Amino acid sequence: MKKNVHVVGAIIENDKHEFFCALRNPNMVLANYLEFPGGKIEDGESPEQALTREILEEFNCSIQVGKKVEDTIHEYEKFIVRLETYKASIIKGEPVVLEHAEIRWVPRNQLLDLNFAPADIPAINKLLAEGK
Ligand SMILES: Nc1nc2c([nH]c(=O)n2[C@H]2C[C@H](O)[C@@H](COP(=O)(O)OP(=O)(O)OP(=O)(O)O)O2)c(=O)[nH]1
Repeated sequence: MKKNVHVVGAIIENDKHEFFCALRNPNMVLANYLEFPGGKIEDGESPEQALTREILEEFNCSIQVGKKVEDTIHEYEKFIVRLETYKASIIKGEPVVLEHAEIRWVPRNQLLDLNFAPADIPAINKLLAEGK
């Protein structure tokens, strides 16, 4: 049976209307895909707590979590992910690359052209619809 993972991702927009995207490392699962920063929810955590912890651990900055954007289940070849995405804003610090290959700030109209993890596409479609 495929493993299930429950993951949260932050949708962070800067004042130039670009979105915070992180490029996964070649040695990570889903190597070289872009993703919204975040990670797995641990036992006993709320999605908001998990997201705040992950962004601090992986990018050394503090966020405030806002409204939920999307809640999707996507079946990959080896596992099934439930990805919940939330709007968020950085309230302390500047993101630093600690575990990813790089950080990119991407304008809304370029999101769909990039190599995003397939589970993220419904959230991206919501962002595109919002921008119309
Ligand atoms: N963070 C994040 N993960 C995503 C997205 N889309 C997507 O399919 N995923 C997948 C990639 C991974 O298989 C999984 C997240 O796991 P991870 O390994 O990055 O999370 P983690 O930081 O908790 O990792 P670990 O401690 O278990 O190593 O969800 C997304 O937008 N953001």
